[in-house]
Amino acid sequence: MSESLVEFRNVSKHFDDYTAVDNLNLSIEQGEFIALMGSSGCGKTTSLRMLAGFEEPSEGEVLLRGKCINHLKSYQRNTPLVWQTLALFPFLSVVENVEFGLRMQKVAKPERRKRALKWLDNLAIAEFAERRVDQLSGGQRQRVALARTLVTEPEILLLDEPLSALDSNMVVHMQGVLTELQRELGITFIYVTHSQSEAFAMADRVVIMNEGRVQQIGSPKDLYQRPNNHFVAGFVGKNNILGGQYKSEHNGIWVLAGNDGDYKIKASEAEPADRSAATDFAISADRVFVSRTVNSDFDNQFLCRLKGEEFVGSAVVLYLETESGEQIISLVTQAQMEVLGDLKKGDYYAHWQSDHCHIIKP
Ligand SMILES: Nc1ncnc2c1ncn2[C@@H]1O[C@H](COP(=O)(O)OP(=O)(O)OP(=O)(O)O)[C@@H](O)[C@H]1O
Repeated sequence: MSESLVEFRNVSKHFDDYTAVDNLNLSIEQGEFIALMGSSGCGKTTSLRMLAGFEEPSEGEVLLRGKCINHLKSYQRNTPLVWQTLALFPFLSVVENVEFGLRMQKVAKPERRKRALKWLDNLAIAEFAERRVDQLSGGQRQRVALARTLVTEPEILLLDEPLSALDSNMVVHMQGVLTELQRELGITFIYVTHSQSEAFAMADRVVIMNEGRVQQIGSPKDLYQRPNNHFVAGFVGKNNILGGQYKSEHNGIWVLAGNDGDYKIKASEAEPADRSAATDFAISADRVFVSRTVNSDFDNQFLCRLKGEEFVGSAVVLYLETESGEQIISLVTQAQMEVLGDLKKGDYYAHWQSDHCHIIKP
């Protein structure tokens, strides 16, 4: 088996009696774009710092091309690992800041100026080339810092919330720029963010962490369609989590006794070993449809009442309640809303297909 570029093998990090990272196992391949995602304090930055050599693991091994680098200092890892930092030299101009890494690599002046200007152009900040960095906004500085790192074309780039100071339009622009660059240059990106939209828009694989532990690793599509536990189902997208007691199986469809009647779900590879225990499943809000009448095309349908609506751009989130008081959310487009009419009047049905339900671990 070929070895991974980077591997965390049973890595934990304790600060006194607090466990910041708990038994992290992750292999990263050459050229991958990996995002570590999770809420504040879940151990993302600590994991990145262990890879960069700023923290030593308490247990386990960090490997670079199969060799343990636990005891290598950060400066000994600097090639090929580069940590993107926001710190810029205030006494240098923007272009001089971007040239700095190349100067350290002894690249001749005309060549380094040419490369620096190209990166300023790539990041849409060429017009500020001669300005001092203290004359820039926070977002402009963040782009200079990125240009300064990318100009050296490192093999592995470690990025910790690199777009956090940008406004939402610029974040979308920069996501496009970063993904394109990453594919073009084949740099391995390890990217820390708490933002689901950033992680899902750019990464090949996303590592979802909570309280120091990996919850799930997968492509954005996998995580979205097949969350494997309650935490991921609650964290990614908009999921309904429902459950019931196993009753029977017919042609790969399980019947669960729920509070409002039977749920039908497609049994998947994630089938729990114990059928006698209650089974929970996730159904994404955009797979829950709403109509005035029963629709026999769907194998799950429940009578509902509207409890609230939330407008999110061109879509509407409907907060529904079944007869037993079960909460269900449905994401519908404005166009579908127009067909449905005034939902405050009368009853209607929420329905979904068994094969869009995904069993989640207890
Ligand atoms: N040097 C340290 N000493 C003690 N505790 C630490 C230290 N560094 C981090 N921690 C703790 O470890 C936990 C994980 O921190 P980490 O910075 O990895 O989180 P994070 O997921 O990157 O969060 P954020 O998104 O807020 O940056 C936090 O509870 C933090 O307070």
